[in-house]
Amino acid sequence: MSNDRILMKDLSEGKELFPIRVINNYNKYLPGFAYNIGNDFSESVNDEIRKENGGKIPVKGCHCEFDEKTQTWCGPDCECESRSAISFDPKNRIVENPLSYDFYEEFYIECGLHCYCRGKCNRRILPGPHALKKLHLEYFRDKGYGVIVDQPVSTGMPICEYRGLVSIREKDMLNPSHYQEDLLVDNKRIHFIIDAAESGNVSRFINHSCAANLIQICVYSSIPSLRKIPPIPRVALVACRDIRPGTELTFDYGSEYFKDRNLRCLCYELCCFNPADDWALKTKNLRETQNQTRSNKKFNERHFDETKDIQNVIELDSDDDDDDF
Ligand SMILES: C[S@@+](CC[C@H](N)C(=O)[O-])C[C@H]1O[C@@H](n2cnc3c(N)ncnc32)[C@H](O)[C@@H]1O
Repeated sequence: MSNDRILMKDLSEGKELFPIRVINNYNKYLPGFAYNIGNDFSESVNDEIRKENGGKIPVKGCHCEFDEKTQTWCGPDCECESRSAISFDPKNRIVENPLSYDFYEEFYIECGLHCYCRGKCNRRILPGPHALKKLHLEYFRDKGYGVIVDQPVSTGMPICEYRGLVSIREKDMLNPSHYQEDLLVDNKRIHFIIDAAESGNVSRFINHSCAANLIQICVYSSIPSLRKIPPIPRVALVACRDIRPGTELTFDYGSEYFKDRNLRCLCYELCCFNPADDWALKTKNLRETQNQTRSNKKFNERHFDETKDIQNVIELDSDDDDDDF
């Protein structure tokens, strides 16, 4: 029986498929924010859409027909697939070379209801309105809350979407929030922000690491067209390593994050780019890291059925997820 102090049985208060426990063995601090399984849109985003598109959100999909021979929808010629920077196979959950994907330059286009396939091809990377199956929040003395995964996750698995208030960044915006994702899209013409300070989901608690186990993928639910503003980007968090239960989930906030907020990074990885003063004392050694990677892979191979469960949640979600732009 664990002695962990549970401050909340479910952070999402029933909004996610599975409860997210909040564990804090140090104090009684509870985060104040609205748990939201969708995105909110600021006036700046609505204005931009109104200005350029007469109030309509532009959506353009693929023209793939069902292939009777292979019993599949979208193949390599799918327009959504061929305009995407990475390939995602919904069955094998493979994102090719996940570590070489550039979040600030590249994107992935999901198929959806506006495509001929109506999204039946399952080329989906955003895990619907619900988060991954087994997660909990845990308080760390130095970094505040973080997210721990309670089941095995294999490389390429989408975990959750970074949700929050979507707006367009003003040029001279000061004091960026600690929960802000920056997306520079359409050749850096538009600078979108997703800010989870006031409302968001479990992903707002995922801490940074310079050797992260998740990558962010910029996802469009429509093919961008040259004349109109780009589709509003969304952010999928996808595993870029095999992850064992009990591990903290992390992604790379980008080199500007710590500089802009005058913070030091406390990941204590060998490759840390903004190390704290006690880095040399606490840093992880290379052999430890390599052994960990190998043992995670072996562990996940032994527990493959459990890792598959996560994909089932994604497929179940995508049946009723049509917030489609
Ligand atoms: C998006 S929030 C993550 C959740 C946060 N720990 C909480 O309790 O709400 C980002 C903030 O967490 C802390 N943080 C996350 N990763 C960190 C790291 N590697 N080093 C130091 N602080 C970190 C910083 O205060 C940062 O501004």
